[in-house]
Amino acid sequence: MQTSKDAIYSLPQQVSGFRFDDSVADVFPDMIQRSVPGYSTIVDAIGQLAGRFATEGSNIYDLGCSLGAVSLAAARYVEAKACNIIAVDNSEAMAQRCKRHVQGYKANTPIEVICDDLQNVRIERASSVVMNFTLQFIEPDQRDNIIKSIYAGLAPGGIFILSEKLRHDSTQGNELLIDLHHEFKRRNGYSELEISQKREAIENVLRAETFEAHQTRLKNAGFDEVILWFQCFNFASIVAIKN
Ligand SMILES: C[S@@+](CC[C@H](N)C(=O)[O-])C[C@H]1O[C@@H](n2cnc3c(N)ncnc32)[C@H](O)[C@@H]1O
Ligand SMILES: O=C(O)C(=O)C[C@]1(C(=O)O)C=C[C@@H](O)C=C1
Repeated sequence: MQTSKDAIYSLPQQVSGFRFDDSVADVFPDMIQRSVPGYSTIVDAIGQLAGRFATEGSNIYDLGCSLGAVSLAAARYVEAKACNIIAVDNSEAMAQRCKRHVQGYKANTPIEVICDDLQNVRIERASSVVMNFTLQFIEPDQRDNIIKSIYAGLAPGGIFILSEKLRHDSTQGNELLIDLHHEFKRRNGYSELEISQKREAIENVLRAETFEAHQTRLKNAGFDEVILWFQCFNFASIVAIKN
């Protein structure tokens, strides 16, 4: 895929709330790579997990798929027969580009791209459901119901992979992790202005919770195992298993 450099916050501006619009979709691969520590490692490992847990005839859901990185990783690893990958995003800008992006990809497992709110998509016969940095953008009071319907739609033995930016439960710990993340962004070429304007843009849009809050929600929904399999600074990925 052609990737342009993210310079959205490089000039001083009246910062408005972050949206997944055309300007973000155009630079998204560069933005997420330079903003999320371990992004490529996480995406590839999610593909491996989807492959490992896939069963014949099952569905794999990529909720908040953006340009389809997770769906494409899953398609590379899934060997079970007659599986379907369902990629969902409610941003027109993302879903349109995602459709074009997956079209050229020839794999045994087809990828269907749906432009809709993920809450309108019924989860059924799922071996894996993935939310890779998506739940954090959804209203906190809607999160319990989303996780419950994912649990209900997973087949026994299925997994839910949840990657999120985390808030640490102490002020000191939280500030340290935020500082380390900002240093990561600086090292990836973002200026102080870009870092502070982006922080302002996502402030009321990305509502991070603690690991404990996610763990409690997953356990309450019925998941038997909740495993933190990746963390770098304030970015983490969890795999929850339904036995
Ligand atoms: C940080 S991006 C996800 C990155 C992507 N999963 C990846 O691995 O490259 C978050 C995505 O979630 C989508 N999103 C946010 N709320 C959504 C909702 N309610 N329904 C569907 N998609 C949603 C956004 O449009 C955006 O593309
Ligand atoms: O850029 C940041 O500071 C972030 O929090 C990273 C983050 C994310 O976690 O989704 C925020 C918005 C963009 O989608 C890309 C990355």
